Amino acid sequence: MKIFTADQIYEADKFTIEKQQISSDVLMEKAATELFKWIHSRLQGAEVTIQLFCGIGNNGGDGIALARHLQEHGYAIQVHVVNYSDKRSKDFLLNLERLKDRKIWPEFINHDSGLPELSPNDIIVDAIFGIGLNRPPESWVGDLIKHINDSRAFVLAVDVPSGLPSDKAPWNKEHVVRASYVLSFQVPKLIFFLPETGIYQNQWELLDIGLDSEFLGKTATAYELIGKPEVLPMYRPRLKFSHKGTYGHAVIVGGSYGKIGAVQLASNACLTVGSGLVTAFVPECGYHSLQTAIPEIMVLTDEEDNTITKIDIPFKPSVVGIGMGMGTEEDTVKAFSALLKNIETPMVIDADGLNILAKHPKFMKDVPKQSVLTPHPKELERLIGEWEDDFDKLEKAKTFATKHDCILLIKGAHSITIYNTIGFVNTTGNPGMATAGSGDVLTGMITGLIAQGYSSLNAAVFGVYLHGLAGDMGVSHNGYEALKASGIIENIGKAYMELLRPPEIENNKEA
Ligand SMILES: NC(=O)C1=CN([C@@H]2O[C@H](COP(=O)(O)OP(=O)(O)OC[C@H]3O[C@@H](n4cnc5c(N)ncnc54)[C@H](O)[C@@H]3O)[C@@H](O)[C@H]2O)[C@H](O)CC1
Ligand SMILES: [K+]
Repeated sequence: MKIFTADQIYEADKFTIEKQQISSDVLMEKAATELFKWIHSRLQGAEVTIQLFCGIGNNGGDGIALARHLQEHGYAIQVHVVNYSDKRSKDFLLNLERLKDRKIWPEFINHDSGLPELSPNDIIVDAIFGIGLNRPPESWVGDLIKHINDSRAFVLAVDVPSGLPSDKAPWNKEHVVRASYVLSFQVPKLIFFLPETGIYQNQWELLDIGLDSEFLGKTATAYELIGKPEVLPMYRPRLKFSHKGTYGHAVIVGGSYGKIGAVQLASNACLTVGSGLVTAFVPECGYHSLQTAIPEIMVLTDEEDNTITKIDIPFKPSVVGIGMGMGTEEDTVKAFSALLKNIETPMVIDADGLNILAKHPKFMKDVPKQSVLTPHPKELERLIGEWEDDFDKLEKAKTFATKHDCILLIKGAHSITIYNTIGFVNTTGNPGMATAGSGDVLTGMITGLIAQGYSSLNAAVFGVYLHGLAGDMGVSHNGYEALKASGIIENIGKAYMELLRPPEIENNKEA
């Protein structure tokens, strides 16, 4: 599903209005009707006070129009107009008149008004600012937002939490509505998925307001949300007349004394995701534990006991996954650099592989094209430098990925795979996966997918989705805390089955 910018949404509005020959207030009315239907289906006329805070732009207009629907259906409402500007939008004014026609008189809040009384039992509708916010809210509006946040009431935000600009971090973290739920129009917004801005909402849902599907379909976007419909076509089915050679020979390089487990996890994940053959390359000290733990893999060892000093692979691997638990000893750096010079197949580079690249930027020119780099935030910072905010981070990541023709997978709650100028935002996974070795499993999975013939980009996008899904299945029985990296591997098979489960079965289950 595409993620549109605010400008693109305004264009979609304009296009829809022209094509359908409608006036703009028809879209606002559709938005308000959908908001009302959502609320009404849950509240069923409950006797709760709904406090609507409405700005003076179109987000506020949505709130005012919603108030009318709520009142018509007997809900107890209080409407507050947050009067932060005299530039009221046309459709806001139209809906304000409609409200007054029904003898509903909003309370106008100005810079010198007191703060309204709110109860934790109220439901608050936040329609102060939408995607049009383009400068910091004045301090009295910020104080009102803080007051809403302090109320402990359920806060339903219209389109976006008020106070969040759509292309930068908020100016003041306290002056952003913390929404219990966001009902957003038609398309997901990038702010829902970034660490700095995603914290302002617990849940979000899209409401269809009838924006033109032709426009949405043909418009290219810089970000895409990756769910089942996006990854399913990437799946490469196993062939009847295939053999283990069909699915490649992956090599996993890493480990040092006390960190052989990282290679074990990566190799096991690589095999479990479907690589035909897997060879692990580790310091001598890892030989016995690996051979014992995973009989299905082959093991090559370095001459040295405790660290990697020379990476000799006596065959042409389909792909190399490297870096987990490897350390950054001088000899290891030399061995890594020599491997980069000799290898042509794409690599999946993680952990200490990334740390070495960050310390020796000149090595980047030897990294095979179409390699996948899988940094967590600290490793990313070492690679691309500091950033101002999450949006700046993404731009810097795109510049880096384009310059080096690599795929940069930024790990996090919503991992984002960057390739050229596009970012693919993952939707699976959970906080239980913030656990030791989870990244080693992901590296192994992506390596195993490339071995089977997935393109590097598809392997990264598909791999991160499947990794998250396996983690979701892992926590479904035991909860977040008890999930271990090996538990993610144990659920890779179930994740494949969940992904491939035909929709008919889903329907039957619901029936
Ligand atoms: N296609 C859709 O998704 C539709 C969305 N709708 C709703 O419209 C808003 C966007 O409306 P807009 O009027 O453009 O912006 P806001 O209501 O967010 O804006 C504020 C308004 O005030 C000005 N402004 C910006 N920042 C400040 C500030 N800090 N202080 C004072 N004033 C400020 C700005 O210039 C705007 O004019 C969208 O989110 C949806 O809720 C439509 O109802 C239907 C179609
Ligand atoms: K809002």
